[in-house]
Amino acid sequence: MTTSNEEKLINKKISRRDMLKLTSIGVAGVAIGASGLGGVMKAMGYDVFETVADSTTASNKINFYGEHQSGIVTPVQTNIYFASLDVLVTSKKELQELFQQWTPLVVRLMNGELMVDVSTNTRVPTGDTGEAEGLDAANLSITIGVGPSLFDKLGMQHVKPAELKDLPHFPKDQLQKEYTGGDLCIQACADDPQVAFHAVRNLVRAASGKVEIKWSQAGFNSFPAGGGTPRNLFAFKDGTVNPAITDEKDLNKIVWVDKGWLKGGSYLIARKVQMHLETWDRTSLKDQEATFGRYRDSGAPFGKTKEFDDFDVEAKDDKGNYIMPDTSHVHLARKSGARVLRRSYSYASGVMSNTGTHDAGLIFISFQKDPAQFTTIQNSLGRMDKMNEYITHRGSAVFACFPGVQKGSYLGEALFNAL
Ligand SMILES: C=CC1=C(C)c2cc3[nH]c(cc4nc(cc5[nH]c(cc1n2)c(C)c5CCC(=O)O)C(CCC(=O)O)=C4C)c(C)c3C=C
Ligand SMILES: [Fe+2]
Repeated sequence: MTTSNEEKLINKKISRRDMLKLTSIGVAGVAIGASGLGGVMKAMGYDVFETVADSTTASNKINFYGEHQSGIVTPVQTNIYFASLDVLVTSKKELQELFQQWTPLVVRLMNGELMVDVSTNTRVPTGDTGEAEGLDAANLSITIGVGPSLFDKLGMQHVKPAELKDLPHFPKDQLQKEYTGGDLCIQACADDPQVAFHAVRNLVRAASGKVEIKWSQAGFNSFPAGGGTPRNLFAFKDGTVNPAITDEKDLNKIVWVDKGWLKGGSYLIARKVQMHLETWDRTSLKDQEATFGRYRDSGAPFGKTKEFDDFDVEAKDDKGNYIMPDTSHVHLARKSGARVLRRSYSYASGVMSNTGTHDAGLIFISFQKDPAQFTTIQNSLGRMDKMNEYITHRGSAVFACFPGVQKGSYLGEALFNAL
């Protein structure tokens, strides 16, 4: 379809039926054609190659441009909306155009702006779905990553990092394909659940015909007044031992990739872990604490009094027993010797239809320079982890999150330069 035809289509009175055609991925693809869809998007206000700057006046704003993407060492927000997507594009060029299109939109969203400037044309769908109107940027961070399957799908195996592969099967895994894998991910975190959801919804909508959602998960963290470590749904402080987000030396050792096109990026691992709350709630406090090797109320490791007190996993009492049980989650995780940056969120998604129990748990997210760091810890937890009695791993995915973007560039440029 030519541009003038597209303009005619936009300017003519559009019936509700036509509108449905324009907004439906599949139908629009057939009725308008892949290139025509771009024209419709443009008519809705998406200026594909515009450069947008970080706002200097927006309140509660995280910057988009920088050495690293936001949402990795950004202070943890209260909410996440995590989406794993599959691509519908069939060429590298279309994939590149997708990231070029998304880049300014991500900046706008993180500025707390609408996806497009307000349009007075009521005959076409609005460029922004509107539910974030009147809300500020809410410290929105958006992190985009690419999964192993993307490289295979689009014939890009020669630039697929050797580290980017599906995780091995772990002994207690009960993974469901509806929460596993994906070609791309969008991690949107914000201090307002609607701002996070709006970001994913609008990025996916702007990429209509190019991507589809494979699975998604909303999550939350509640911080004590005055700050401090949030508690997970087992009521334990979760996130105590983590590299400091200000410790460049540690982050370079643990989080940031230092070679190839992914330099400055990081590997994101997402695990959807169901927590069997009903079983946990029938367990004595003593057994709950032995599960972690930490006291519930203070968060202190066994044998210590304060949350951040250091401990020695090998320390024994005078009877020769480990002070921190050797089947406890923390003992086994620490003993692995590997470190990752954890950035997890709780979820509660209704009821499991087969058991009538809560469908709730942890969307465990970690960042690391090599997924092997995660695998080492998970293998150490293995069959021994006392927490296994209370959890089931249901979903899993790994993504290579792009390095940060400099103004004038776009998300993933280094990958396309390497092709
Ligand atoms: C393979 C990595 C990990 C998975 C999966 C995991 C799941 C998981 N963890 C908790 C709760 C807690 N984890 C804690 C510590 C901790 N966990 C991991 C790794 C995984 N956890 C590490 C590396 C550590 C730190 C170990 C150390 O060196 O001290 C804690 C203790 C407090 C803290 O440090 O955060 C809790 C509590 C749940 C509920 C869960 C899955 C549902
Ligand atoms: Fe843990």
